[in-house]
Amino acid sequence: MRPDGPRDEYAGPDSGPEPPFPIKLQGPVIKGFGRGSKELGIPTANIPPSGLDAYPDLKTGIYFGYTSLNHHSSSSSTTTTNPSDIQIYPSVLSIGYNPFYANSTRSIEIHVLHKFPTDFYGSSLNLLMLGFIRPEYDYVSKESLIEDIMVDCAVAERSLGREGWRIESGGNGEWEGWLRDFGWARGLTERDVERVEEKVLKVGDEKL
Ligand SMILES: Cc1cc2nc3c(=O)[nH]c(=O)nc-3n(C[C@H](O)[C@H](O)[C@H](O)COP(=O)(O)O)c2cc1C
Ligand SMILES: Nc1ncnc2c1ncn2[C@@H]1O[C@H](COP(=O)(O)OP(=O)(O)O)[C@@H](O)[C@H]1O
Ligand SMILES: [Mg+2]
Repeated sequence: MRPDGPRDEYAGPDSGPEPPFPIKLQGPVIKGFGRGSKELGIPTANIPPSGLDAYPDLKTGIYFGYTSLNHHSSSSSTTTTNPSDIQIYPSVLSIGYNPFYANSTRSIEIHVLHKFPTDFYGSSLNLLMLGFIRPEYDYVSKESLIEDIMVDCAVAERSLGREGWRIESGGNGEWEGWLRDFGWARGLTERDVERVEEKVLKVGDEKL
């Protein structure tokens, strides 16, 4: 259960991210349980948890960083957008089992700090994780979970506004270069994304 008491205003050291950050994850936006927007009013773009295989020691919890998205219009395959047209957004995310909902599988759920006019399932997503905010907790009510997520959003915005955390200053352009590169998604089709969704669901069934 969430401990009582006030929350820190910032996460991570003032000087900038420290190892093991930045941690880089990428994948297509896949379907989750549909609770983010419907139950909490906080949509989360879920990506396949398989990217975590490269970080076996990463603990579950709430993290923050930057997200970039490559929306695409073609129905058969993703088109690669000009890197300078790709938008980069501050983000907050949860990695784990959502103790409030007692999920049986680990998920990566990213709330992008930007208002989008539509859903973007199937879009390609790059996630640059820069810091850890807190562990995942169970809550006495849905309202208290929502309240804590709102604090996470404020902590992320504030923390990323510091000099060593701004996208322009990061890694001498390396962060931004990586975020704008969607080469990994070239040729990925809708069918490929469906296969990934099926696999994520199947692994869940096996664990039940
Ligand atoms: C910033 C952030 C913090 C979260 N913290 C918690 C948490 O402490 N405990 C928890 O059970 N779920 C937490 N969640 C996960 C929400 O419960 C989750 O996004 C919701 O169940 C939607 O899941 P869905 O994408 O499968 O619909 C958090 C989500 C976000 C974006
Ligand atoms: N600001 C945002 N951050 C993340 N996802 C968003 C945002 N605005 C719209 N979305 C869309 O909302 C979708 C659904 O979120 P959610 O309710 O969590 O359902 P699901 O359980 O399928 O992930 C995301 O996959 C994404 O396409
Ligand atoms: Mg979601």
